[in-house]
Amino acid sequence: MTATRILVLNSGSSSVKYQLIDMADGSRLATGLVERIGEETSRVKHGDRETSGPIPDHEAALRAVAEELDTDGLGLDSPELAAVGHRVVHGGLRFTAPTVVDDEVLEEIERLVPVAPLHNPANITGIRIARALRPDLPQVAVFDTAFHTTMPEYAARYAIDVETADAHRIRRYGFHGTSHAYVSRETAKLLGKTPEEVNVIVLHLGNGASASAVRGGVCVDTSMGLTPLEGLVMGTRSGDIDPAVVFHLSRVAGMSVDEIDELLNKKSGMVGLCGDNDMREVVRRAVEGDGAAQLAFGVYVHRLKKYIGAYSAVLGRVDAVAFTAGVGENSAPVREAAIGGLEEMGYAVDADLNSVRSDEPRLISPDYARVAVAVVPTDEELEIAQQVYALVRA
Ligand SMILES: Nc1ncnc2c1ncn2[C@@H]1O[C@H](COP(=O)(O)OP(=O)(O)O)[C@@H](O)[C@H]1O
Ligand SMILES: CC(=O)OP(=O)(O)O
Ligand SMILES: [Mg+2]
Repeated sequence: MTATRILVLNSGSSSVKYQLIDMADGSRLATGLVERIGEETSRVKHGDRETSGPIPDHEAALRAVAEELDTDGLGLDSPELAAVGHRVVHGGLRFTAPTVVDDEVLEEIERLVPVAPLHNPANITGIRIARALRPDLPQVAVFDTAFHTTMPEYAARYAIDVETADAHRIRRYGFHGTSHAYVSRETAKLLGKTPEEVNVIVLHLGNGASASAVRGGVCVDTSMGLTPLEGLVMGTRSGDIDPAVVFHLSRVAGMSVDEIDELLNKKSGMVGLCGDNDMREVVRRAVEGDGAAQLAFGVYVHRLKKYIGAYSAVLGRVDAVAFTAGVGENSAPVREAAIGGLEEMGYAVDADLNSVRSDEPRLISPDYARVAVAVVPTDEELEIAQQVYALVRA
């Protein structure tokens, strides 16, 4: 029997998404999600089965995933399993392609924890647990940063002293690369073109959020930087701020570096502005006239618009802008507000098309618009599975 199944673990800062995919026919044998890890009521959703209860950390979450798979006879001991694919958020300068994890690779991923403190530890836990359960199986890391390694040096560099930057590997890496790669290709497909023929702005708007400019299938700029903190306004992260805010908080407010880190990563963004990080809740409150929610929505959309403008300039010619991830795929008000007012630049959204709910890639711009506006569901797990399968089969 040839092993054709890939288990994909996508560990986020507070969730684990997973899929078991049979690459022989593309069938999804299991799909699930553990969310609100570390909160009082975590939720495990495995296909149609749903349970809730406390899941204190990623280790417990991954053990719950293994149990769910076991219950269905699809556990890690299955001989049909070819490999486990792990989303790893930060790959630094070294990892530009999917990589089989050995002790030395794991050490390097660990060394990158300071630049992805919310993510790499969870990814490492996933690798450790899967490896302990099936030591003989290839564990393959697929890096969020990989797709962005094509950025030109002038987009990747910060304008700070070169020696200092180089000594500490300070540069813009970019994240969500698996999603930006997948969605930019799917957008080309939706337009009936090859990736090489089109320039696309991808807006990955989940809990973490980032934009990218993709020219002919190649990433030329992205909004996240050294860490996943830069750029767009996110659920709990500030995105772009004047770096002097940090000095000010230290010198004038007397905060420690760790406190400032926590403030900007976990208590800012939509949560900081209005107390809610779920866009559904923010929009509901804003519609009811809640001032804080209206302001938070305004700040979120204003930042998004600025990046659409910036990447229109970077690309020169834009064929499509694609909305993806939790907010991008589901929030018609965000899409409408972000594109509204950009008609002179060739962007427009058709209200009826925008209000359609669907899991399929689709256009939401009117025929006359010069630039296609699209909603393209991301599929990081499928993209990871394909990259992993290509590697282990080779
Ligand atoms: N129906 C919806 N309408 C608006 N926003 C939604 C909807 N469903 C999910 N979201 C938003 O998507 C976010 C999660 O997106 P997701 O891509 O799953 O994020 P992550 O992978 O970072 O956990 C939620 O926090 C919420 O703000
Ligand atoms: C890199 C990043 O921000 O990932 P996520 O959106 O899963 O938190
Ligand atoms: Mg995500």
